[in-house]
Parts: sequence; C-alpha cells; structure tokens
Amino acid sequence: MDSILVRGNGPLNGDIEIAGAKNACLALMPATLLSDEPLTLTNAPRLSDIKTMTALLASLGAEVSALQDGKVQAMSCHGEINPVADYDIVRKMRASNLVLGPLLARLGHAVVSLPGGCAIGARPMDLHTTALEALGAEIELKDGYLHAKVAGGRLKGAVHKMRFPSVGATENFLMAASLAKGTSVLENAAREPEIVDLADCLNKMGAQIEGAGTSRIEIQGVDRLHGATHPVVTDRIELGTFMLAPAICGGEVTCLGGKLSLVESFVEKLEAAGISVTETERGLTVKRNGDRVKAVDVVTEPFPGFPTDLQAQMMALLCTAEGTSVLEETIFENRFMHAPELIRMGAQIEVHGGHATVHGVDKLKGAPVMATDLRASVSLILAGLAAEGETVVSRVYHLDRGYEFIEQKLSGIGAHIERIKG
Ligand SMILES: CC(=O)N[C@H]1[C@@H](OP(=O)(O)OP(=O)(O)OC[C@H]2O[C@@H](n3ccc(=O)[nH]c3=O)[C@H](O)[C@@H]2O)O[C@H](CO)[C@@H](O)[C@@H]1O
Ligand SMILES: C=C(OP(=O)(O)O)C(=O)O
Repeated sequence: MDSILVRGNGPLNGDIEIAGAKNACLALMPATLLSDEPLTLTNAPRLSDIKTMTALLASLGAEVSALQDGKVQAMSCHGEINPVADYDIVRKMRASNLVLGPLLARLGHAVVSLPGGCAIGARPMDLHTTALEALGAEIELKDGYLHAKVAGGRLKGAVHKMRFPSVGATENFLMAASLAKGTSVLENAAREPEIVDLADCLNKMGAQIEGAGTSRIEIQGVDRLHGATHPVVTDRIELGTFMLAPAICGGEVTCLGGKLSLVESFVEKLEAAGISVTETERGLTVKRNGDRVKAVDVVTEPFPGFPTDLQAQMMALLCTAEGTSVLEETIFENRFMHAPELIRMGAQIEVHGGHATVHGVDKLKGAPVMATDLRASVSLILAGLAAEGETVVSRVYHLDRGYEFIEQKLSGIGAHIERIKG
C-alpha cells in the first residue's frame, strides 16, 4: 500500500487547480439510470471513487466511458437494466446508495445493498427510505439488502418533510420524484451546492425542479428524461483543503476556479484566524497575515454551516494556533480519528465525545502516522507540511478516493511531498 512522505515546509506560493466535486459527481452519475439517452459529465474528477461508481453503474447495465483526458465521463443506459446493486460494490462506497432512487423511478423496483457503517460513523438509510416511501415505494430490508418496489410501477408525487436535511436522501428524492406522476415537495431539504448541481443537471435532462439550494424543493414529475451534457461543480472540499496549505505554511496561493459562495462559513473562520481570502475572476487567493494563526472555535453543520468534510483539515491548522480552539463535530459520531495521529506529531488535543479541544503549540514534529479515512489523511499531510522534519502518512488509499494528483498539485506550489509506492 502506498504512503506519502511530506517534509516540513517554508511558504507555499503559486496557483493550484481545483477539480470537479467528488460528492457532486457521485450523485450526478446515477442520474444516467433515469434516461435511455446519453448523459455526459465534463469536469469530472479523476478519483478511485469515480471508478467505483463506474463499476457499479456498469454492473447495472450502463455503458460508462471516461473520454479525452479522463475529465469527461460519458454514460448511457439504453439497454436492459439490472435492478440489483450488489454488496461487493456498495460496501466500498457510501455514495452507491444513490442508485436506489433512480432505479426505483425507472424500473419500479430495485434491490440495493445497505452500505453499512464506515470509519467515520454509521451510514443509516432511514431518511432515504422514508422519503421514497412517501412517493409510494414499499421498502423492506432482507438479507442486508433494501428491496424496494412501487405498486403499478410508477412513483406518485407527494409532500414530504425530512427530520434532518440529509444530502443523500435529498439526492435520491430529487431523482425519484423527477419521473414520478404529479408534483412533489421536499421540505427541510439539504441545501449543499452538490444538490443545486444535481438539480441543474436533471433540469437539463428535462426535469422540472425549483428551489434547489433552499430548504423547500418542488418537483413537477415528467414522463421521461432525455440526454444532457453538464459540467460538475467545483469541489468545495478540495478547495478548502488547498486553501489551508498557505494558511498553515505561509505564502500566497490562488485556488483556481474557487468561489466564495462555496465556502463562506469556512472563510469566516479562516479570517477570524488571521488568514486573508480574496475573490478574483481566477479564483480565491489565500494569504496568512503574521507568523501564527489565532485559535477559533468551529461547529460542523449542514450547509451553509461549516462542513464536516473540512473539520479534520481545520484541526491541522489549529494545532499550531495561538490559544485554545474547540471543534464540535455534529454530523458524524466518529470523525476525530485524526486527533491521535496529530498527537503523535506533538499536537495537544483532548477529545470528549463530539468535542475536541486543541491547545495550540509552537511547532509540530514529523512522525510516522496512519490515515484512517479520507479527510483525516489529508489533514495529516497538511500537518506534515507545518511540522519540523519528515512525516510519512501510511494507508493513503483513502486519499486517492478524494484527491486527484495531490502530490503534483502540492509540489506545484512548492511543497515537499512524494509518494512511496508500497
Ligand atoms: C449534512 C452533511 O454534512 N452531509 C455530509 C454527508 O452526506 P451523506 O449524504 O453521506 O450524509 P447525510 O447528509 O445523509 O447524513 C448526515 C447525518 O444524517 C444521518 N442520517 C443520514 C441518512 C439517513 O438515512 N439517516 C440518518 O440518520 C447520518 O448518520 C449523519 O449523522 O457526507 C458527505 C461526505 O462526507 C458530505 O459531503 C455531506 O456534506
Ligand atoms: C466521507 C466522505 O465521503 P463518503 O461519504 O463517500 O465516505 C467525504 O467526502 O469526506
């Protein structure tokens, strides 16, 4: 298994290109199941998760090809569709559960393995199933699989309010309701940019969705959807991650394609810590003011709040802040696994339940550390860039799920980083 070696760095300077969003692309790809015409996604990220979704869609009967430089993902689903999403693929990736809504809408039945838990916490599906049941589906759990069917074969529009604004359940509901008979309304819907991106793409395919990006989304069901070409929205988590590189090491870096609207609550915290962020036509330029950042408190929340997917990276920054910061994780129950690894590097962190208290130290020290999940992995790389000496992050397969060409991208702004093939 590969490892990443990072050497403590001086200032970082230059431009870094931000890719299309993993979490948007993984929701857009299953939309191909809704139409027999081709769906082409441009600006797709080159990640192992995208390959896993490709394998899942292929197992369901879709033709999926990555074209040109790999950034164009073309999909077509005109042949026979297999309604069974197998455990062997679904277990590899939470986002596999996003085929449930489209399969049900297109075929009137589906059998999808439960994703199971993952390192960061439980990944339940009750919000997905109750949302689809509101549209007339009957869903039963048997042998670890959700068996879903619709009497009469077609879902029916309905008003549904979710108890929590789940991103995945909102995505499944949008795709399912697009082909349902009549009007559907989702209340307390998730407002993440990835939801807006999916709704934009579905609308290009002929869906009639209004209100995406707000907590009330209205969907007028249509009889069929057609093909479309759609660019995947910028990855706000990759953007936030790379914005932290100059914040940690000093210097000035422009994240090309970055937009403030994608990362507002994150930028508020960066500014409070003493980092300046400027938006230009090229992207977001980030500069640290002074030698050390100031401590800030962070609470993760659904969008537009501070993203859970940036909590680990923010903790890496706060390890060397002046003062004490408290990070509260409210989305996933086990998302502080980077803390013990950061402690190995000299950080002073106490974790109590969903709270982590970080007492800033002058300097971190390089150490061998272990990546436990995707965002934890990258937080250790960021911490390594701020540490004295060498840090080797092992088990980086997690990293390849969410960051394309990370060594090349960070080397391009002056970081000392290399991959050790394992
Ligand atoms: C709100 C939030 O930040 N969601 C994040 C979540 O999306 P993802 O779609 O995976 O997760 P949800 O938004 O559905 O889940 C967030 C919370 O709801 C709970 N839950 C979820 C579904 C369900 O049926 N029942 C249930 O109780 C989960 O246990 C969790 O506590 O992970 C993605 C990958 O890290 C992130 O990009 C999303 O921003
Ligand atoms: C945890 C993440 O992904 P997933 O939900 O696919 O596990 C993430 O993107 O940070």
